Amino acid sequence: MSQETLAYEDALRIVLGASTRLPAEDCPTRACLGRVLATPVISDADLPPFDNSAMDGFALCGNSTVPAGIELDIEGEQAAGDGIAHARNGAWEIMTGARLPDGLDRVIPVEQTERLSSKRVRLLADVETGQNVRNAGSDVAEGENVLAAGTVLQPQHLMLLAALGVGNVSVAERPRVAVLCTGRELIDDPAQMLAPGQIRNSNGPFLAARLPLAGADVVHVETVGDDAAAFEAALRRALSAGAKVIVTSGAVSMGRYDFVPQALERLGAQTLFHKVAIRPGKPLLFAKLPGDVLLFGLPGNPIAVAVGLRFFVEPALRVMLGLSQETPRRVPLSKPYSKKPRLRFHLKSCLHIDIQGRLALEVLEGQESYRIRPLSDANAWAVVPADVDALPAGALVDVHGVGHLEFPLPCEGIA
Ligand SMILES: Nc1nc2c(c(=O)[nH]1)N[C@H]1C(S)=C(S)[C@@H](COP(=O)(O)OP(=O)(O)OC[C@H]3O[C@@H](n4cnc5c(N)ncnc54)[C@H](O)[C@@H]3O)O[C@H]1N2
Ligand code: MOO
Repeated sequence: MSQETLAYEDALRIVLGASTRLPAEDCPTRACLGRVLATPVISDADLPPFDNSAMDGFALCGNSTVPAGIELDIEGEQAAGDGIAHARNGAWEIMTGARLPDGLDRVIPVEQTERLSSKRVRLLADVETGQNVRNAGSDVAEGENVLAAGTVLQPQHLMLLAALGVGNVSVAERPRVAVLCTGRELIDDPAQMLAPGQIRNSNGPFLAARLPLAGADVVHVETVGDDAAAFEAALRRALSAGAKVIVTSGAVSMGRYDFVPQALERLGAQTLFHKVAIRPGKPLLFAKLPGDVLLFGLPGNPIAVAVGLRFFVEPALRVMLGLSQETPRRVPLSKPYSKKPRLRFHLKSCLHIDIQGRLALEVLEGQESYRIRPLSDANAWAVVPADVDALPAGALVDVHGVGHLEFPLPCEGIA
């Protein structure tokens, strides 16, 4: 194990090197929301599947412009859902979405016509070839690569898959993750009164809520006191639940009850690093348990937990899900910012659109790692590297979304 405090970049390299891509599995399309595509989807159909009308009106044909004033016989009627029809020379009354009768190549909207009788219509406007026709394959052509591997499936992708009749997709398995919170001060039950010295467990619910948004399957959640034996027993339960990643909170710092490092040693774990040059979350520990299970020992302060999840656990999940690493966006600071050198800072921040319509990043007040209120106001993380100590207003900073699969929607209306 590395004894000295590691630079973030070196620690991340170790995490990424210890993470392996998970196999793919088949998933019914109706259940694949939020999953990551393991193989691309190639369309085996045209969309639309046939030439059809974009308007309620009359379908007709011609060699060039069909001029206003012309009168035509009405040969038939074609509604959405009707099958193949063969046209001769006249006009067909047609509805939006109806298959174009063979031989016809344009549609005039009903409001640009005058019905002379049940069998005769006059055109009130010129009609060009292809006008108001939605051609087969004009949206998606058969054989087209419509969704790339690595796409995180959203409702708009499900719309496309449904339209193409794709019933199953190949997706990355979801990493199985367990959450263990340590601390005898922690109370889980909101109905329980707090005794002096006790606090409510907020890291556990945060991790259990955020991990599924990060693509993981939370298989076990448990709170244990400051007792190494109870922690070891909880770890074993997490492993029997099939966890491949274990995220713990607390007990990794310098205190008398910070037992996680020793407990891991007893379990035969290999600690790959302990302490990273970051704020918050410096005492973060990363270990590998027998069976290649990854353990992230996140320092207990709530913002250290949020940063550990976002900047260590999530990059590992990306490898497991077959996603490439993120590139931060660069956004100008709305105000000057200064910090201590030598540590990389992760800052609760708000991405705004100013009144000129420009993006700007505000570093929120209250960056201490016990303050959870500003995190609930934040819609982004800003990262200031270890070697930078002061940035003027307007300087570009690296911005990350609150989760690796979510980029912030900027707030409105900030001057
Ligand atoms: N002498 C030193 N003391 C501390 C150092 C240090 O370098 N030298 N580092 C500080 C830093 S930075 C952090 S971060 C914390 C990390 O400590 P631990 O990982 O050992 O965490 P705990 O002591 O168990 O808890 C810290 C803090 O967080 C609260 N906590 C813990 N779990 C939860 C939870 N599930 N929900 C809400 N809040 C939680 C806990 O009550 C403590 O207040 O160490 C510093 N000390
Ligand atoms: O890392 Mo600690 O969270 O700075 O307080």
